[in-house]
Amino acid sequence: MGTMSEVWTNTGSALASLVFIYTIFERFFPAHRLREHFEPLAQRLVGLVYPYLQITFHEYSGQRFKRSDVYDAIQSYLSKDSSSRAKKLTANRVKGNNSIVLSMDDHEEITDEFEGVKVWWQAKKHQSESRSISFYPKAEESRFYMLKFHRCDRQVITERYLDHVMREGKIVGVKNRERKLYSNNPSENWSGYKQTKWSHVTFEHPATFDTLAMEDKKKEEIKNDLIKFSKSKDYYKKIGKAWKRGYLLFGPPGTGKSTMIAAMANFLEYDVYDLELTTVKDNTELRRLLIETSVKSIIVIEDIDCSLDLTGQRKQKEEEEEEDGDETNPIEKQLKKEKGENKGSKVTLSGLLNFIDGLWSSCGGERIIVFTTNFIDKLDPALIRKGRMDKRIEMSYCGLEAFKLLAKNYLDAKEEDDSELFDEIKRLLEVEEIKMTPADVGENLLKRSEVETKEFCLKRLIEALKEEKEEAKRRIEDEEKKKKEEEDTKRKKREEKKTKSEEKEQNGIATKEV
Ligand SMILES: Nc1ncnc2c1ncn2[C@@H]1O[C@H](COP(=O)(O)OP(=O)(O)OP(=O)(O)O)[C@@H](O)[C@H]1O
Ligand SMILES: [Mg+2]
Repeated sequence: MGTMSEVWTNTGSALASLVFIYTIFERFFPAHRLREHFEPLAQRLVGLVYPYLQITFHEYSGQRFKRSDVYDAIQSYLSKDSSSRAKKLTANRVKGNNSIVLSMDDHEEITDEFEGVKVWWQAKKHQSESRSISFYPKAEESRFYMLKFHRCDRQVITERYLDHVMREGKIVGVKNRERKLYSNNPSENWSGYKQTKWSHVTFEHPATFDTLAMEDKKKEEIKNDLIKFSKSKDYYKKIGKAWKRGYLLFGPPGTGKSTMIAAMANFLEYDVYDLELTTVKDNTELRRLLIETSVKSIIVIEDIDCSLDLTGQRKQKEEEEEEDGDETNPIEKQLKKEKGENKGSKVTLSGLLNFIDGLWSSCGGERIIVFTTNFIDKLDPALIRKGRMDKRIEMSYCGLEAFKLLAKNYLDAKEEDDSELFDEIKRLLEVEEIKMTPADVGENLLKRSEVETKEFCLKRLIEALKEEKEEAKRRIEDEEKKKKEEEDTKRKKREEKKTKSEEKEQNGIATKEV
């Protein structure tokens, strides 16, 4: 027993002495100081014998803890084949995309080969000891990738391999990502650390070029134009133009302008920025919004003729002069004036043109800008001249080809099965030239219940087309009647004016004679 307690006492005092010595040592040679002195030296020594170089890519960079694009690209690049090489994987499901994206887990290592050079990638995690409170989620846990390669391959890696990783990574990233539909917020919401110039929801519009009813030839032309654009990075660089393309979609309501934009976005796998111009206060705000848009995106300005007075000063003045001369109702005039003043937005035509043409559209990569309008004649020619709007697309009433596609998509109906009904519709559309929008045609073809058969829906469309014909006839008659009435009132006014001035003249002569 005595020996046991002796052992305990001796161990205790030995431990106490050790702690004492360590405390004294720490006091005179603090650990971090030691590290500070010895680490560079140690690294130099290691460098002499260790033949590899390492590059670190952090997940967050910059002062604002912005997620690094480079890190994202590397993650995407490595996700491409890490599933077959890494032993530990993490699975992420990209929303809106059914597939699961696998990437290597923390502390995993995989190898890659490029031009015969072997490299090692490691996913690492650094746990900071700081206990500081942070606004950013898990700021004290930082992840990074470490790239290791042989010293003699430095040139290949820095000059070509990293470029290759970025390029490939971005392509994979675009494929995996969840596409978004952005809309701009009023500038009151722009402050704070979480700047929210744009709010977004997942873009899940089902429209594609296959579901879009229009002539095949026109559709193919647009698709080819889009493909050509998306592959012309080098061409645009060569000719010194910003890599962007402007489309102007015009046509009556319900002809598929918005649907076409969705089809374009789905075709190119781009994000969509729906820019509501009426909430943009001035040109500076417009510029700031554009800067925040990402590459591979479609910027949409719908109903451009209604969004703002973009018709320019020239036309406005002309209209004002016309109004003054016209002696319109003063209340109406006042209302119009107030409406103009209350618009609240000072985005001008020239601001918008700069936005399309200028520097701002060239910061970054490919962008498509789409304008839509119901009235092309209302737009200022400067806005729609060639070069600004690279392509004008007219969305028009439903033709035979468009009808056939809708019938196939909505009802699985084919010409050979229902030739009689198809012939009748063909006659109504092509001979009688009845104008109906694809939206209305679709509405009539849509099966609203199980009892509604294919024939029922086709017949309903025929009835609707006939009604439309009658309606159009009535509209024309009404318009002619209205026009005639207006002309009559104008003529009457002119005659009244004339008789009044004649009376005045006669009165004048009479007074003179007196
Ligand atoms: N060409 C088309 N092909 C297929 N569906 C169409 C077409 N045009 C219209 N539609 C259908 O009609 C609906 C309305 O169309 P859309 O909103 O694209 O018209 P729009 O031209 O943008 O009208 P607006 O000028 O009022 O904005 C869509 O939901 C779509 O289902
Ligand atoms: Mg629309």
